[in-house]
Amino acid sequence: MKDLTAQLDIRRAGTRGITQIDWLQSHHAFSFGHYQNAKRNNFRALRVLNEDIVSPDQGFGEHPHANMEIISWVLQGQLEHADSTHQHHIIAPGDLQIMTAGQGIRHSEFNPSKTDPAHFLQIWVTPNKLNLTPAYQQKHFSQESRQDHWLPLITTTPSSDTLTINQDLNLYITDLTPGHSIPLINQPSRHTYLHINTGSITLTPSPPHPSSSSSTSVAAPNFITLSAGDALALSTPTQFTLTSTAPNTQLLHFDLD
Ligand SMILES: O=C(Oc1cc(O)cc(O)c1C(=O)O)c1ccc(O)c(O)c1
Repeated sequence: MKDLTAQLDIRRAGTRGITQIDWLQSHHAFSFGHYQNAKRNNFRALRVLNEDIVSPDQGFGEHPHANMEIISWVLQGQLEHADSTHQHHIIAPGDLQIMTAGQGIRHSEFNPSKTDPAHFLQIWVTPNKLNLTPAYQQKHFSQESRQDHWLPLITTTPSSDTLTINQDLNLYITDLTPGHSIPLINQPSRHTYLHINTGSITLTPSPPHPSSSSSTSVAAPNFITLSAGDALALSTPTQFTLTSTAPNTQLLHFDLD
């Protein structure tokens, strides 16, 4: 029996593309800008997942987008958004921002702090319809509501507790206490992309992987460790147990068509 790591599509943080300029460090999970990797162009409708650190008082000046659902989630610091539909907001940790670029929009994203970096995720999802009317959504999800269970942020079924995008995608988040475990389930006919925002976890198959009960003297380990910036892509029905092994562990689970 092959070991667990060899059977899973694990994308280590260090294999991401990098853009490093004077005011920006950006790690690209998928092809972006000068980083082009034919094996990492997208995962289903998930097209971009950049982990960015923007220096104080710097940012992305006004530029256009079209036909993309653009999601921003701040890990540390703040991000100031302005766009051509007259939306102007500052988002901070716990705020989820979604911009439907649709038929075309111009926006800027700046770090408004004079002293602190902004650390955030910029996520692009291909929409299921072209040339939609541009739209902006923002919602706060408290730290307590995210603690030690999967909290839905984006749901395919509209709800007053969540946001919705123009794609068959559910997005869940958790902040895990060290030692706490939660399940990760990829349902039949669905696809999962698990991204480790911060901290680290062990991932154990449920039920346990057959190699762990092997009678050979050198059994392969029945868990793997995933750390900040690592990701796991799943396309078969599977269930795992995720256990936090570090303080400030935060995970995102994309459930995709
Ligand atoms: O800046 C562009 O995309 C971005 C990439 C990031 O990692 C974070 C961001 O906030 C943005 C952004 O859009 O603000 C970008 C994309 C496409 C394009 O034609 C551009 O001129 C800029």
